[in-house]
Amino acid sequence: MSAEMHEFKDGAALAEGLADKVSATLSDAIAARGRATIAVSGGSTPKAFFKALSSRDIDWSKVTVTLVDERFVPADNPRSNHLLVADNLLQGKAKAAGFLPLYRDAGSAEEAAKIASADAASLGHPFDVAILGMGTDGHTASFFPRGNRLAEAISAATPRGVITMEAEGAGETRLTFTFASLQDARLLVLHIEGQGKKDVLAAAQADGPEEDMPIRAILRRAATPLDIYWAP
Ligand SMILES: O=C(O)[C@H](O)[C@@H](O)[C@H](O)[C@H](O)COP(=O)(O)O
Repeated sequence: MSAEMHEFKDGAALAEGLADKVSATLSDAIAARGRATIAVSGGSTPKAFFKALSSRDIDWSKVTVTLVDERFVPADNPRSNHLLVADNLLQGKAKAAGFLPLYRDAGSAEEAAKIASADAASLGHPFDVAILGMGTDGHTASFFPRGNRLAEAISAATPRGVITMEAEGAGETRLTFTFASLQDARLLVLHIEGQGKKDVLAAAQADGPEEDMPIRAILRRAATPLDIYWAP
């Protein structure tokens, strides 16, 4: 699949450039369909982008924000992606947006995944925007190398929705949207920073099993051409 690289001089310029693109896409979605959806990633990379996006002048009351993936922890846990998004994106103008959490106070992560899947289905599909990150091991979302449900998560045959994932090094059990849910977002972005991540991307673009570097599933098989946003 084709991918387009957008390079910026530093992280601040990248945050603004990506916020420009995403806010225009959300506004277009609202104009076309009356509402918009965006799934975002956690990690350390997206903070500046979240802050830039939160101040953009769009009709946030018509936007639903959700997460590409989440840890099975409540929203007051410092490792929660919900907390990261609440503190950095759902602020300022973006306070008016709706939020669809993946974590639920259910008996198990499995149960939480079922509830989140049902709620996500009511948003309609595809997502207008999905912003992916990438780890230095080549994971994206919670598609971890050697994850206990990796094959299922990245299979095109697995339906849209949220499933659980456990992997060594991932810490808590994760909740993740499946490949099917993410790969056809109207705007599909890989947001990475630093030479190290660029090198990992180059390795992922080379031949090799998807299971070794699960970002390859997106690079190779996503229906939407990937927009890569990068700064040193
Ligand atoms: O919640 C998470 O941890 C993410 O969904 C994960 O896939 C992340 O995007 C990458 O691990 C990159 O993380 P950094 O931005 O911290 O390098």
